Amino acid sequence: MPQPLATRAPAKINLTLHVLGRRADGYHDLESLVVFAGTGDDLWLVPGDKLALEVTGPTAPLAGSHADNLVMKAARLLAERVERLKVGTFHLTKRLPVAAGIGGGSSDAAAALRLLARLNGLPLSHPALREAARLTGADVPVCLEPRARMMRGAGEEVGPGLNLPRLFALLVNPRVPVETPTVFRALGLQPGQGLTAAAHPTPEASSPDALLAMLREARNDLEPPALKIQPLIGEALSLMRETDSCRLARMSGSGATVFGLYDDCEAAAKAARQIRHLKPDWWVKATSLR
Ligand SMILES: C[C@](O)(CO)[C@H](O)COP(=O)(O)OP(=O)(O)OC[C@H]1O[C@@H](n2ccc(N)nc2=O)[C@H](O)[C@@H]1O
Ligand SMILES: Nc1ncnc2c1ncn2[C@@H]1O[C@H](COP(=O)(O)OP(=O)(O)OP(=O)(O)O)[C@@H](O)[C@H]1O
Repeated sequence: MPQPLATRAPAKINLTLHVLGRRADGYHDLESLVVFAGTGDDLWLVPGDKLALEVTGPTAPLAGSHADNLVMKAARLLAERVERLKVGTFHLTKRLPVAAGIGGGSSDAAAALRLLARLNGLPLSHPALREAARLTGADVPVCLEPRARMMRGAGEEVGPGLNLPRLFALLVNPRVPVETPTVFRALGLQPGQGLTAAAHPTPEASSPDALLAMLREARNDLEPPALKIQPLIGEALSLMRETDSCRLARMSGSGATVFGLYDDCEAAAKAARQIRHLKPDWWVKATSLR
């Protein structure tokens, strides 16, 4: 039996997300500070002759059919670009909420590409890998090497890794799916229409307080349209802002997951208890971000 290869697919959090306009191809130009959580899905690859996928875990039933799974899409796109690519059976343990603004499917797809790169001795900078990532979805390139970075364009421009201070966070999802295209559409921009918004502040790495001050100058432009589509996001934000010593609460990506930032892991864990008590059915996770 060949040795399985394993990797974590961490949740992606957009600490900021500025929409600069809508391109002629319909996609939106973004500027986003992206970080990754200590929580996520797990992916294994057992080398074998055929490409296959098994999905287990608490949110597996919500992740759609195997044929449409982004793990398979990414693997197929890579196999089309690399001759005699060694493949196998992926085993995905799905824990993250689905259609939640934390890039679950994108991070799984990027994890699949990392495992295939390892199995085939390909560097992560290999053009076929980069292209497979980009064609799988807008969030996949930034998830390929999961660490804090600025993401630009429609997601295809990924900046250098940033050494940000570790943040202590609470992630809350009211367990309602929110579809990304619906939220972008609700911005109401026409193809080719630009926005004249304030420039994105430069990510600040000198201390947690400096980073928080920078984050407060920025925003998530998808939050207002998402709140109209799914009012539970507003309720999640309000509950989070009422938890003891919450420093900042904001939505990630296109929602519905919201994150709160705290001074230490005890404060984040206490806030998790407060929200779980009020909303026992919601997904509530204290974690760190970097
Ligand atoms: C909102 C974010 O999660 C922020 O990181 C991403 O921009 C979305 O990334 P994603 O879910 O991987 O997006 P995709 O699956 O590639 O695209 C889904 C749909 O979202 C819209 N979309 C996505 C990315 C982007 N920059 N502009 C868009 O308008 C398009 O309608 C697209 O058809
Ligand atoms: N491995 C996967 N995990 C979750 N969803 C998947 C996966 N593969 C395909 N999907 C499909 O992708 C859609 C988006 O799910 P996902 O959890 O990636 O959204 P998201 O968290 O909003 O992502 P993003 O933040 O990148 O917009 C779902 O409708 C789901 O059926």
